[in-house]
Amino acid sequence: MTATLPALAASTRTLAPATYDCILLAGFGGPEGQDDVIPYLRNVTRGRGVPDERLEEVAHHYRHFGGISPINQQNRDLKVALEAEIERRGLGLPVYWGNRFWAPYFTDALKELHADGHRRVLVLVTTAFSSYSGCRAYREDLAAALDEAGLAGELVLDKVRQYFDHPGFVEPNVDAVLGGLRELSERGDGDRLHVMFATHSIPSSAADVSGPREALPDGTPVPTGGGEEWNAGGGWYVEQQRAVAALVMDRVADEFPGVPWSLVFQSRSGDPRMPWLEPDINLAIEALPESTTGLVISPLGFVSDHMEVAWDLDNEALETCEGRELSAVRVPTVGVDPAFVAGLIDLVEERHVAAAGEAPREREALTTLGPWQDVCPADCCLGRAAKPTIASAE
Ligand SMILES: CC1=C(CCC(=O)O)c2cc3nc(cc4[nH]c(cc5[nH]c(cc1n2)c(C)c5CCC(=O)O)c(CCC(=O)O)c4C)C(CCC(=O)O)=C3C
Ligand SMILES: [Fe+2]
Repeated sequence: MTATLPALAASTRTLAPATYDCILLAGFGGPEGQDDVIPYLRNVTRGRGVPDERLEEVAHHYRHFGGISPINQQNRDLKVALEAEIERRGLGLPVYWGNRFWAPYFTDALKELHADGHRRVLVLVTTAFSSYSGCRAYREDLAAALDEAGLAGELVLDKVRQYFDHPGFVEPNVDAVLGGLRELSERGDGDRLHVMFATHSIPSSAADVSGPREALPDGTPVPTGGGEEWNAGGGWYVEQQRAVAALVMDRVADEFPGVPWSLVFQSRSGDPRMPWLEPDINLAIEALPESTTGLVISPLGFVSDHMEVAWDLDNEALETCEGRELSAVRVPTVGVDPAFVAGLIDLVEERHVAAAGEAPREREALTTLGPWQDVCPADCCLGRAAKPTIASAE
C-alpha cells in the first residue's frame, strides 16, 4: 500500500513564498458546557473504535470542570494575540479561527472568510509535532470542510510547517523548564532532580508511520526507534520530541548540569491489547529512583494548558507524585507567551510576502531535523485509508 506511492523529491517539500490574504487558526475544539460533552466526544471518536468505558471516563474529566474545556478560550486568546502581533508588524492579514471537533467548525470558518472576500489562506495548526492526529488529520478535515462548504475550487489552503524546533516554540519551553527547576531548588528539593517531557501517546503503529516515509532532504533516514528500555516507537513523532527535549535540557545545562530526563506519554486510549507509546507518565513516575528529590513535568507535546494537561497531568500525574511523596511542578505550555506568538508570525512571514519577488523571512530551526516541510508527501502520517488532504504533494 504505502510503499507503492511515488516518492516526493525533497525540493518539492518547500513551497515558494506567496501572497496570502488571511490566516486560519486551526484548533482541536472542546466542549463549553455539560450538554456539549457527549456530542463532542462522539465527534472526536467518530469511527475510531474508542471503547464506551473510555468515553465515560473522559466525559468525567470534562464534567469535573463544568463540562468546559479550557481549549476554546485559549484559542480565542491566541487569536487576539496573533492579531495584535500582525497589527504591530503591519501585515494586514485578518485571522479566522476554526476547529476540528467543535464550533466554530472548519466549515463555518471557511464560509466566513470566503464571504469576506478572501481566497488565499495560510493555515496555522495548534500542534508542533508530526503525527496523524497532529498534522494529517487537520489536513484531511480541512479538505473535507472545503468540500462541505462547497468551496473546493474557490480557496487555496496552504499550511505553515510543524514548528517543534522553531525558536518560538523552543524558547518558552526552555524558560518554563528552567522556571520549574529553579522552583524546586528554592523549595529545597533540588538535590536530585529529574525532568519529564510529557506528550500524547499514540498507537505505536501510528508513531512508526508519522511524518514522511523518506529520508529528510539532508539525508537523515526515517527513524526506526526501538532499542530502549521502554517501547519508545519509531517514526518522526518520537524523534522530533526527543530532539526538542534534548535541546531544552542542553539549554538549561549551564544552570542545571547533568539533570536526567525522560520522554513519557500520557492520555492513551483505544484497545488495551494494541501497543501504544510507552512509558505512561504515571508508571514512569513510579519507576523513578527512590533518591529523586524533585520532578519537573513539561507538557512538551501540547501548545496550551487544555484538558489533557489540566486532568492527566495536574490531577493524575501530580497525584502519583504525591503518592510517593515526590516534590513536583508541572510547568506551563507555550500558550500565549509573546515569544510563541511572535514565532508563529515569523512562520507566517517565511511563507507570506506582500508582493511577488519580495524576499521572505529566513526559515529558522534549532535542530538538524528542521526546518520541517511545508508540504507533506502523499503518504505522510498515513496509517489507514487515504482521504483527500490539503497541503500535500498530490
Ligand atoms: C497526538 C495527539 C494530540 C496532540 C496534537 C493536537 O493537539 O492535535 C492530541 C490532542 C488533543 N486531544 C484532545 C482530546 C481528545 N483526544 C482523544 C483521543 C485521541 N487523541 C489522540 C492523539 C492526540 N490528541 C489519539 C491517538 C486518540 C485516540 C482516538 C483517535 O485515534 O482519534 C479524545 C477521545 C477520548 C480519549 O480517547 O481520550 C479526546 C477527548 C484535545 C482536547 C483537549 C481539551 O478538550 O481541552 C487535544 C488538544
Ligand atoms: Fe487527543
